[in-house]
Amino acid sequence: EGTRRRVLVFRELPPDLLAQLQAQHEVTVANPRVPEQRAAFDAAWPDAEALIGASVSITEAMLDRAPRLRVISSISVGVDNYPLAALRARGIALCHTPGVLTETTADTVFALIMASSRRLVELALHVREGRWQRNIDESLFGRDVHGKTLGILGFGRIGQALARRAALGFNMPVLYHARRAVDLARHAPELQGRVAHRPLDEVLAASDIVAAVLPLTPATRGLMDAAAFARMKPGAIFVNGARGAIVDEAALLQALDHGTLSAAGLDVFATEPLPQASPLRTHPRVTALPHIGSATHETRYAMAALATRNLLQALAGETPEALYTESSVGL
Ligand SMILES: O=C(O)C(=O)[C@@H](O)[C@H](O)[C@H](O)CO
Repeated sequence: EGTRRRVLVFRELPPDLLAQLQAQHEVTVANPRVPEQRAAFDAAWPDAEALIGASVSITEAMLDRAPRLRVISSISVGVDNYPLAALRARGIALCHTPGVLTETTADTVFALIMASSRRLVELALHVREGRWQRNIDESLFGRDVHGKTLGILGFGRIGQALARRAALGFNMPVLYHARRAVDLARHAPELQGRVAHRPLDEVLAASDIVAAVLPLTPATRGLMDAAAFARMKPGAIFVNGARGAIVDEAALLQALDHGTLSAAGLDVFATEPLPQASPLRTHPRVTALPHIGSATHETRYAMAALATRNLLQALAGETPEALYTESSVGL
């Protein structure tokens, strides 16, 4: 019987996983984004030895108020909600959930490519709102996806899974931008000869569709700015399945209204939930989704299960299955 540690769960867990934690540790469940639970979160915070959850930005100032904190287990692959340098300085372990959401997130991004190219949401509303009175004409036509050149920003697990869908399923030439070329023979032999590593400018200029699936870091913040959009092909489509802060949203709107883009598919935004007043919410050529990248029953359970294992392993003094290290993020 190990030492019972104080665990703060800041996002709801499936009951069976919560029970696993409660069997071994003192568990408080409190989501600070739920107003009624805020006080309980603040009360539990100072004594917390371990955290498990997602979608809450943890700051260095908060760490100063949690002197006993030893491990954070994030129910996400992205770690941009955490002050990495401050965690390292305090020897606080950070775990995340890579791999288990790769295929689901690639599905979501490809769905956004399809929806924004073929105007699926707009045309589904056309029918639902009773406006389908006669055969549609070219004013409602979309653009083909098969055979078009896809530019992928970020070529880690999710980027490679997206490339498989595009190159093998839709006969799309794929170009990718990443910090370094991927050893395809080792990591993705099925993509050899079908994808090519290119500088960002070339990917932007040569692609009919550009999809962002890279982590938010100081190097990628604001990557898609006015200059980047201006380099894209006239009529191109931009899809973001990564993080909102990678995009300058004002520049994106400009590119949609006065520039190169014919449409955009967005699952992530600078502010989430997307503010009601945001022009991106109602823009006729934007397909906007509420950050559903990994939001399936199967994958969210798998993420919570991996995060629970990570936490129990860390608190037992073992090496967690998915400890976050600089090299664990995609390329
Ligand atoms: O894993 C990630 O990085 C995601 O973006 C999603 O899968 C998470 O659900 C989201 O981060 C939870 O807030």
